Amino acid sequence: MTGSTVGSATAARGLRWLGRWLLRAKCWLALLLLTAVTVWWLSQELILVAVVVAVGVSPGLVGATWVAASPRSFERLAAGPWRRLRWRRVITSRWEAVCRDAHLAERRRVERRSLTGERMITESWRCPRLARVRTTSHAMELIIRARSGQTVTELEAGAERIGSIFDAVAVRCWPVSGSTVAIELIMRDVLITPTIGTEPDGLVVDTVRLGRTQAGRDWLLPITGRHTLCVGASGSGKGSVLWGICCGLAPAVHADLVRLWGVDLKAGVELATGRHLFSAFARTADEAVRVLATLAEVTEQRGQAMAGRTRQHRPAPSDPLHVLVIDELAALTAYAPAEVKKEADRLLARILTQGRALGVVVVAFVQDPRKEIVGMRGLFTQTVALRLRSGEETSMVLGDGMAKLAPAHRISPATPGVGWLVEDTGSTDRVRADYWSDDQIRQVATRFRTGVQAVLITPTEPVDRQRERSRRVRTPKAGAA
Ligand SMILES: Nc1ncnc2c1ncn2[C@@H]1O[C@H](COP(=O)(O)OP(=O)(O)OP(=O)(O)O)[C@@H](O)[C@H]1O
Repeated sequence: MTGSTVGSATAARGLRWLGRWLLRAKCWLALLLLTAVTVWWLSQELILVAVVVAVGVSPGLVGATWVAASPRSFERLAAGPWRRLRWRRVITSRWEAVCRDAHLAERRRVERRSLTGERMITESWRCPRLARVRTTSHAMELIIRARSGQTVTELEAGAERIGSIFDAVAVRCWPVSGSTVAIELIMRDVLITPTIGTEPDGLVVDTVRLGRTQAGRDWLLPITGRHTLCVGASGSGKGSVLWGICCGLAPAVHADLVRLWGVDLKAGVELATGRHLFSAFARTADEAVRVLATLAEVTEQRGQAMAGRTRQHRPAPSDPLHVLVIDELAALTAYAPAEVKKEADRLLARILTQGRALGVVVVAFVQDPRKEIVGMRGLFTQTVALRLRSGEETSMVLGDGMAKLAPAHRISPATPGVGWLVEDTGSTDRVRADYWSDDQIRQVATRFRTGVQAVLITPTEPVDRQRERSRRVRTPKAGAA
């Protein structure tokens, strides 16, 4: 960008803000006009009127200059705190009206007798208690305690109505106790702006930071003890999730606390960029079966070693967490030759059923979640739904009834990396993964390259022999005919 382009963009930003400020500050401007007219009428001094006008418009001019020069500091120090104060004031001052509109309040009619013996009926509203309001730069969290006789389910039912009253972008709700819920109103969509992945600066094994949640918090994905399935249509940004995991684990890979095993049957195009992070890497179906067979063997041996000693593997150098990363799972489980598919299904099912506690986990990516494509979908213990093609697909990936609560099929194609997940509490959250460029992936892979290359075993019955066998089985049939 040239200097003049940057200059005009900065000026335009300041002017846009000034325009919005003038529109919002109508009362202030009317007061200013009245004061200026009064000063002119009393003093007939133009200079005094000019001073009054200058003082009156100075907040706008200062704000516009600040926004133009440093939008981030303006947001952090002025706009953000002001907005949060306004949200807090509005919700606390209008709480009773909000409860009534959200059908959470109950009307109570009390009959009394006046001193003269007259019958009087007074009406009052019983509302759930707003126990706490917490605000962040993008969201507002309300802790609400049910009124006597009200259930948590009733409070949850009102969450969406409260969201619509405050024009929230999204609403999340989860129970905090038997009578209290937390409602999170997402007031500004932070996920519209993409963010870039950052080189990991610490050694993590259990969870990796993949990006941001819709409330602007870190999106942390548990890795240990989970098998993860990430589903998304072509171009939905599965690569960001994949590299967020691999690059996030990279320091642990370098320390041999984690070993990555890669399967990429799209000729290795995706995983080859970070090849140095992987202890084993399969580009063909036969290689993939060997990787799976070796990992199944690792699972078997670890199971024997752990039996009677511990029930949960704890990663240690040279006794690492094994993470099998499969890009486009369907290439292995649906589109591979029949005998490869059968063997891969068998081995993968073994790893998925036995591996979790033994420190062998799977992270798989797929475009199509249908059962005939990913038969072992139910064996994955956590799922991430990026942009999907239909409500049925959302239900397949996130669970029945989730198409309404976590509409992954409504994610815009213009926001790759955005997805929905269901948390352990059962509440849903919208997230966006950071984007990883090829150069960044190469840098991380070179800096944290693994020092271990796995020696792959051949499955008990090699795939080639299986093919031969299936050919031999078919031959007499043909001859008989
Ligand atoms: N987190 C992100 N933020 C912004 N843009 C992204 C993000 N992730 C991906 N993109 C953009 O979307 C494009 C497609 O992403 P990606 O290749 O990861 O999709 P995919 O789901 O793996 O698709 P396919 O299944 O066809 O390989 C990328 O080239 C990039 O330009």
